[in-house]
Amino acid sequence: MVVLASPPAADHIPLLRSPDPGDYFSGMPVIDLCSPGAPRAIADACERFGFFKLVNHGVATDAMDRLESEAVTFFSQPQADKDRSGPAYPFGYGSKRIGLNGDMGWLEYLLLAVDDSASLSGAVPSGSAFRRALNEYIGAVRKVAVRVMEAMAEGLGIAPLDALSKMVTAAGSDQVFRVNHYPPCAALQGLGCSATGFGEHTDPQLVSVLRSNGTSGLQIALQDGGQWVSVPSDRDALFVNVGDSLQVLTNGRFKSVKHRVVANSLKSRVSLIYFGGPPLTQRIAPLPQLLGEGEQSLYTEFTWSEYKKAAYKSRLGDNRLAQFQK
Ligand SMILES: C=C1C[C@]23C[C@@]1(O)CC[C@H]2[C@@]12CC[C@H](O)[C@@](C)(C(=O)O1)[C@H]2[C@@H]3C(=O)O
Ligand SMILES: O=C(O)CCC(=O)C(=O)O
Ligand SMILES: [Fe+2]
Repeated sequence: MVVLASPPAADHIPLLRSPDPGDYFSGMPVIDLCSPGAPRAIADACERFGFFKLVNHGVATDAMDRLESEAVTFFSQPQADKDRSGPAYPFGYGSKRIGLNGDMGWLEYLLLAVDDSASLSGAVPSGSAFRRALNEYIGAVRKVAVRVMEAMAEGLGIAPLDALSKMVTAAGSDQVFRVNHYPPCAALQGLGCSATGFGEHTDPQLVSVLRSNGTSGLQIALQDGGQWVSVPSDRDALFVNVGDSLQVLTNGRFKSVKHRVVANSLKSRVSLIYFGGPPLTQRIAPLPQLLGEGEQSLYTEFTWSEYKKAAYKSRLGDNRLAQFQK
């Protein structure tokens, strides 16, 4: 990462080299969720990259567009009105500060809790068009997450089919939804550097399912060598990434992918992300069906509650799994 002297508009926000066209990820797995080969292709992508693009996913374009448009309306309000939906922790509106330990990014966001029936609590008024759009989209994207996790189990050759997905459908599962808005960072235009939108990190949960408005900025680190590549944006597709807990459940077979967002100098980016986490009491350890003869767990055992607590004490870029590695 290049950290340069910050211009006034991006005070305290680390700068990154601006992506160039050669950074585009040419090997991106694109998976049709309805194709017969999807389970194997999904498992393969999770083993190689911890990341893939999902098409033919079944979430209605209307539902995605409605939520995007409501989010844009929300973020267009005067700052004082948005602040009334804050603070971000535990849930609500936040700006620039990410987490509680000093991380900063060129973004504003809503962090929301999803309940068992895929509807929201807090921050966005119930009965509002925004809340309706959120509930509709979250209901649909959660179903996609469940189908993807069933396909993962099938692709890994393990039974039952819901061995993974039941952790996000169980009563008390810890699901989070996030709406991120990265305004254009015009002050940096032409300087060859960009503001960090969302600094490099892995997601602590099992899976994350992301949809963006078609503005680029998301980058992933390739597993071999850690080179950063830009994910070509596609507003009709969903992007799925493996989180730390799924890496542990598969004893390292699936890779929790490091990713980040580079703010665009010209266009704003809006992203909608569903994070599928298990109930707080869920034990996170390799599934016995996946351990070969004599194969030991690579990790000391923990519960999701323990992992989450440790994660929220860490900085964004920390390797959170390191303390649980044997
Ligand atoms: C710096 C932090 C922000 C984060 C909590 C943490 O302490 C470390 C993990 C971060 C992350 C990344 C994925 C999701 O965006 C998120 C909501 C999560 O569950 O873990 C964020 C946390 C956050 O923004 O509060
Ligand atoms: O906003 C994005 O595109 C990705 C953000 C992200 O990785 C996160 O919120 O965990
Ligand atoms: Fe993330």
